[in-house]
Amino acid sequence: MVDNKSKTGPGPDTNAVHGQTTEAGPSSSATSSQPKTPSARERLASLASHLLPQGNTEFDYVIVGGGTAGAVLADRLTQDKDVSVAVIEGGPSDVGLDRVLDLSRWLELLGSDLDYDYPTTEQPMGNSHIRHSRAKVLGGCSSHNTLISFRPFNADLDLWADGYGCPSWRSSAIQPYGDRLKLNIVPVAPQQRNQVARDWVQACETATGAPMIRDFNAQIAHNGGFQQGVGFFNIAYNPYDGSRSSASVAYLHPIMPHGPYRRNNLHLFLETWAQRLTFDEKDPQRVRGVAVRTKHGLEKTLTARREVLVCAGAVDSPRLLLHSGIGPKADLEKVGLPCRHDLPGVGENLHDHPESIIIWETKETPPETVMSSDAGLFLKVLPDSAEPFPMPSVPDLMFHIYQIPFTDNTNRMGYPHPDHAICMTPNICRSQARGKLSLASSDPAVKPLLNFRYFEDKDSYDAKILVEGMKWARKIAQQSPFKEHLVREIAPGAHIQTDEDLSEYARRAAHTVYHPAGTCKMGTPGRDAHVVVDERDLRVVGLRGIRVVDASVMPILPTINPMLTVLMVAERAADLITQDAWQKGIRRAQWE
Ligand SMILES: Cc1cc2nc3c(=O)[nH]c(=O)nc-3n(C[C@H](O)[C@H](O)[C@H](O)COP(=O)(O)OP(=O)(O)OC[C@H]3O[C@@H](n4cnc5c(N)ncnc54)[C@H](O)[C@@H]3O)c2cc1C
Repeated sequence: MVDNKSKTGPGPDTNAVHGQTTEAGPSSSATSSQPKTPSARERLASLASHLLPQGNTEFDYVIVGGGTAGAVLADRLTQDKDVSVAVIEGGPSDVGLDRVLDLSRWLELLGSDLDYDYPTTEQPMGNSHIRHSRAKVLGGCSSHNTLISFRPFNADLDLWADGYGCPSWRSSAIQPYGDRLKLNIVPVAPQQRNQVARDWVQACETATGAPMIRDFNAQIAHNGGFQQGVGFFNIAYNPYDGSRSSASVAYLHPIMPHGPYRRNNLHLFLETWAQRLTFDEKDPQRVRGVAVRTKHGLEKTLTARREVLVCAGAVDSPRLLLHSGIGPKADLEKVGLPCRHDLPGVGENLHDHPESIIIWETKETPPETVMSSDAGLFLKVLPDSAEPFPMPSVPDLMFHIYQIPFTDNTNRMGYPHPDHAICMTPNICRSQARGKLSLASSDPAVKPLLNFRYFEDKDSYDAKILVEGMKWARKIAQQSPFKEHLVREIAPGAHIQTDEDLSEYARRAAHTVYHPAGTCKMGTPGRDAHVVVDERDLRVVGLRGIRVVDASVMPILPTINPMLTVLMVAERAADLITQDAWQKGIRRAQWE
């Protein structure tokens, strides 16, 4: 049993440090095109600003979470210099943090001081030891992750539209937002493609018949997707120095105090934790602001003249709503929180891309790589009828290949840790398991309970996909010249052969691709009792002055790694919010 209640985790006591702001003060260099080294005076000003400003606590928009989605909104909304935006971010700035900015060091961040590190509850059918890494730093998980960058398939967005009651998210409307993204997204540079991965790609092609794809995103942009394919990933990075092109680097750095295009209307409250939302004194349905706590325990309320935009991610967005009394009434009362707005869907629909692992010892580890997981394979292994919404011509199984030993789960099961290894990690593109996030306590510092119900889906679809994946992995391992790199299969080992045994191993050794989503699901209000935000505008159903914009709004994860989809959701949200403001301006309507 995993202890979920013992640690206070990401709340104020352990995480928020200075309650500092990095406020963009008045500057003469707002339009300079050259980045400049901060002067001693600027460094002093920056230090002095490491306190919450006493006077300035009212802004047009207050964004909770300067992560992947929050960075996009902060940039897009401050393009209008007359609009003021506050960003409340639990972690520190990533500027100058080499361990964050150097993509190859991503593994150092897992479980570090920059990780909220959420455990799961006991998983009777799966692995109860999975830790969900969530980044506590500007840029959020895009400052933490491997930056594998896939646009969503057309079929993924059309499934949101036709299967999940989100007609305004059809691919024809949403794909153009992929062209706007500011990240530097390129296929892995040839000089960083190591020989094991090159031979693996070739082995996959030979063993499975999946065609080699040279640029996955070009294929998606031109053809809407593909059914099978193998190749090196598109990654958001600078191939010349291996540095990240995260949401923070691409959207925030240029407009931050020391960036070339600093914006005085952007106010960053770093290492500051959003405790709960506050409501209008006269109007209980109108969210007014956010009560925050700094690392040093300073408490303040930031007020939004227009709207609060919750971008705290799939774990912390529903968590914040629940601590504000927005959620399933019975659950709130169970932990002693008064229910302000009964919304049964908050925290429901928790899901992920679960994966398993098959490990081979190798003779050596070639050094060339971007971040040790540079290539992938997509296959279609089960009939369309296996899914509730059939997805013809879309893969249902994805593999990453790790060119390093990734043995956290297999060590615990007693398998050895080789010095050199490759790991194939089959994952489920559209998992059918649905879990729930709930509160363990009314104390906002206590980590929430994450019950993914891994492998509890009724037809064992998820386990069947992984069994197929393990079998394909072994066929791939038999192909020359790839097989010449291998010494022996470490896990699960040659004695595990039947579907039953493969399933048992795959579930016990299961891990996550770190893609939790869906906990503030969007949809058509009234059509589904678990809809949390209205698909038309991302507003929280039944409330005013609040929208949710991040991975939590996805009704179902896209087939592929979701970061670009999150960024596209945020780009569209920025359009919705600004259009709404313009219309109000034209009608001279008040922000009630
Ligand atoms: C290790 C890892 C590897 C991954 N690899 C990939 C990959 O290669 N490709 C891919 O597509 N996806 C990948 N993902 C998933 C992807 O990064 C996420 O789905 C996506 O970044 C989520 O964006 P978000 O805006 O929803 O949340 P986040 O980016 O997590 O942003 C949430 C932000 O809110 C802040 N916050 C939360 N609560 C509060 C609060 N109460 N007060 C103040 N601030 C708060 C957090 O500090 C954080 O900065 C990976 C994720 C991880 C963790």
